[in-house]
Amino acid sequence: MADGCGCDQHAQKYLTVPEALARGLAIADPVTETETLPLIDAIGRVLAEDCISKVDMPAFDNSAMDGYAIRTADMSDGPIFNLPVAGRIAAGDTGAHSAPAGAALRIFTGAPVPADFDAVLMQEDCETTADGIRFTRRPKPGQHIRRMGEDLKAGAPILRQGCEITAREAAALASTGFCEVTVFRKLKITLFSTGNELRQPGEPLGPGQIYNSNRYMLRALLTKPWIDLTDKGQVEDDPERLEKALRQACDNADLIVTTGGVSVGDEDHMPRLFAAIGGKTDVMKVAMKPGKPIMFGRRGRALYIGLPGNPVSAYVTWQIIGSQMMARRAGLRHMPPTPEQAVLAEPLQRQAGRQEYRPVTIDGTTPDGTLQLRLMAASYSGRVATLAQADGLAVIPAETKGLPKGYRLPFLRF
Ligand SMILES: Nc1nc2c(c(=O)[nH]1)N[C@H]1C(S)=C(S)[C@@H](COP(=O)(O)OP(=O)(O)OC[C@H]3O[C@@H](n4cnc5c(N)ncnc54)[C@H](O)[C@@H]3O)O[C@H]1N2
Ligand code: MOO
Repeated sequence: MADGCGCDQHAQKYLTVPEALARGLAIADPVTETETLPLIDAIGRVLAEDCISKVDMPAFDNSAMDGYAIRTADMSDGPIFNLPVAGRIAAGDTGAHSAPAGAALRIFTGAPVPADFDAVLMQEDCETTADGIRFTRRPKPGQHIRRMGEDLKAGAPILRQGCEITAREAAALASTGFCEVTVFRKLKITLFSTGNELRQPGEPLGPGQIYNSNRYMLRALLTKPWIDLTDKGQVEDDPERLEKALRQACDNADLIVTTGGVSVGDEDHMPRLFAAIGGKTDVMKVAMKPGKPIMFGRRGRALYIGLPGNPVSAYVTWQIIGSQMMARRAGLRHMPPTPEQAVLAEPLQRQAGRQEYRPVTIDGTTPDGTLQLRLMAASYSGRVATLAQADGLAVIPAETKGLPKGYRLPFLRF
């Protein structure tokens, strides 16, 4: 949409982005059904319970270094210490080792420190002798010993319901001995694109035809371990076929995502068809650019999000609104994207009215270390290739018109 084209003159009638998002989140109630899975199969899923540690971490006193375990009380006054080495403990040993008074034990990282030993000496800090070790610095009691329970006590919370079990969470659960966890069931999502002009990559393009990029973009965005995706490809702009596809999707899925056909043209059927099958539309237009004609609503248990057809608009509306609704529906805790602060590397002319998410590239930093942003083309809602070249989206407040070089803005990095 070119700047100053007049297409923003109705913006005051639309919901603001925060208003639309609040409405979207309000109708995206989380699925309630859960399943209990072995931890290995729960990786990537959404945790449906608070997890409390069943064990102390570490579970026993152990060495933080490769070296020698000693009893500081046994040591002479120095300045040179000579200790015989009376045994060897490796990780996995029981730690039920003893040694005569004044003797050290060879020990390795992670090995249990016997109860009467109170310090570990790094091997770099001593030299080996014919029957033991020699060193000059008196070790402090407790040195290089990781004490039982110092990281986490049994009964302490580890993870809260609503987190995604990614690498860090999986490691925390495994380290505290969780062999199975309860997760929300997978979110059933049906995806389809609308538009007679669409062809798949690999098919020949006839006059007036374009490749369907939204399908591939959304496939990438919706490929997650906690999603059970049904991709219906594309459906022709034929009201009967579209109605059937939408009804079937609403009967079977928790969330239906479509692209195209949500604006006001004769071939834009989705708002009317959603109402015809008993859907209740909550939001029809949002004062955002790109993405003014995003719609969403509910039909029974099904949540419907109709994204605009223009590919950049579809991407931005998904990132700013749709993805947050989906996350809430899947049981994830709400975590809005946190923008960085950046400044414009050049002035910007625009029409006030809609909050704009402008694709930008990072153009170095200012002398004080703030990111500088260079704007991509002003008319971009159909130019999906620019999105792949952009570093993120600059968030331009709705009420602003011209902005000078150096203006400070929130920046959402990709
Ligand atoms: N009179 C008005 N016309 C338009 C308005 C308006 O307010 N009044 N809004 C404009 C804006 S803003 C947008 S955004 C688009 C949204 O339109 P639709 O959601 O109805 O989408 P379509 O018309 O079906 O398609 C728009 C555009 O995107 C291309 N497209 C569609 N699907 C795909 C796909 N899967 N992959 C790639 N490209 C796709 C399609 O060919 C069109 O060029 O409406 C404006 N019009
Ligand atoms: O401005 Mo539309 O909203 O092209 O996405």
